[in-house]
Amino acid sequence: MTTTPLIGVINAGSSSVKAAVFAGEDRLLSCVVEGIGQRPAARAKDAGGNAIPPPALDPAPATPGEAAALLLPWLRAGRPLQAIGHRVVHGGAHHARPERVTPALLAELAALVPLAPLHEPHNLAPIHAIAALDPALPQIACFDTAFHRSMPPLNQAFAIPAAMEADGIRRYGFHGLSYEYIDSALPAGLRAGRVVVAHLGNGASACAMRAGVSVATTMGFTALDGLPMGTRSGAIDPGVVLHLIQARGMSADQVQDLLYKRSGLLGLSGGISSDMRDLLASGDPRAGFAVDFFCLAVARAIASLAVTLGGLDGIVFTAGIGEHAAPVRARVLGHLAWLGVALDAAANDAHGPRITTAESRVVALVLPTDEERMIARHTAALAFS
Ligand SMILES: Nc1ncnc2c1ncn2[C@@H]1O[C@H](COP(=O)(O)OP(=O)(O)O)[C@@H](O)[C@H]1O
Ligand SMILES: CC(=O)OP(=O)(O)O
Ligand SMILES: [Mg+2]
Repeated sequence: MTTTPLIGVINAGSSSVKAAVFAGEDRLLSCVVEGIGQRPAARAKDAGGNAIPPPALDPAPATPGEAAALLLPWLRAGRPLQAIGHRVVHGGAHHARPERVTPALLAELAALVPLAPLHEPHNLAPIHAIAALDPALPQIACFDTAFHRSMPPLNQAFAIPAAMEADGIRRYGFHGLSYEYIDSALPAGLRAGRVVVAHLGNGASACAMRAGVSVATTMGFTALDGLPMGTRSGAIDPGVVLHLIQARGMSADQVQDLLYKRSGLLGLSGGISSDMRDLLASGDPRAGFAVDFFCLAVARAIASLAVTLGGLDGIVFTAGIGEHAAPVRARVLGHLAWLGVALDAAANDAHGPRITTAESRVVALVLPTDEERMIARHTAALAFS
C-alpha cells in the first residue's frame, strides 16, 4: 500500500512565518507566528481548524529565520516529513520554476539577499538550518518571482539603457505563489478572463493575469516598488532617493531603512501603526490619511493594470487586508465605480466571496490566498515525480 507523502512547508513573510504539513491536498496542521521582532505570538490549528498548542517561542524569535528554526521540530514531531518546501521571495532572472535545493543554488540565492533584504535572508536561514540537521531531507525552493517570468518584455522593462536589462535590472514581480494559488481557485468563467488580483498584506502588490499567466504587476526589481505597504514606501520618485543622498547626506543604509521600515502606512500615519487594523480603529486624522492614500493607490494600480489586459472582467482581493478589511475594499471599489464596478455592501461586510451586485459589469471577489498549499503542490510534484 502506498501512503501519501507528508510535506512540510515554511513560508517566511516580512511580518510573519507560516508553516504547515500537507498530505496531498489535505492540510494536516498549520501554525503562524506573528509580531516577530516586537511581541511574537504563535497560533496553531489542526486539520479541522481547531486550535492546538502552538510551538513554544522560547527564546523569543527576533527574526523570521529564528522563528522558522523553532517551528521545524514542532512540524516534525512524530511525523516523518518526506520533503520540505520553502517560499523563497527572490529567484532572480534564472529561476522560472521551483527547484531542489543544492549547495550551488543556495550560493546563487545568497547573492540575491541585497535585492530582498526584508525576506531573502529569512527565507534562506531555515533552509540552511534544515540542511545542517538532516542533509538527506529533500528541500524545494519555490520562488515568488517565478510566476511573473511570463510577463511580456514591455512589462518587464525599465526605461534605462537596454544593456542594463540584460544585466538583470528589470521588473521581476513578487507574491507569485499567491497569484498562482488564486488562479487555481478562480471560477472557471473568470479564469479565462481579464483579472486583476490585489494581494494586500503587510507586503502588497497587484497583478494583471489572464488564463493563469501573469501579464503585469506592480512590484519591480525589488519588493519595494508599487503599492504603499505596512512599512515600505512603494513607488516613489527616484529623484527623492538622489536628494536624500546628495543634499541630505543620508547613507545608502539609512535610505534603505527609511524606505523599507519607516515608510508606507507607518510613515504616512505619522508613526501610529503599520497595521491596517490599528489604522481603521483609530480616530486620528493621520491614520485616516494613510488609509485614504492606500485605497487610492490600490484603485489606481487596478485601473492601470486593466490597461495591460485591454479591459477588466474581474477583481480579486486577497491576503491579510484584502481578505479581512471590508472598509478598504469598499473604498477601493468606490474609486472604480466609473469602470462599471457596483459594490454589494452587505456581501462585502460578510467578506464575499462575491462582493459586487448581479448587475455589476466587473465582478469583484474575496478569495483567501494559500501560499502554503501552492508550495506543497510544487514540492510534491518536484520531489516525487
Ligand atoms: N481584520 C483585519 N482588518 C484589517 N487588516 C487586517 C486584518 N487582519 C489582518 N490585517 C492586515 O493584514 C496584514 C498581514 O497580512 P498577511 O498577508 O498575513 O501578511 P504577510 O505579508 O506577513 O504575509 C497585517 O499587517 C494587517 O495590517
Ligand atoms: C514579497 C513580499 O512583499 O512578501 P510579504 O508580503 O510576505 O512581505
Ligand atoms: Mg505574505
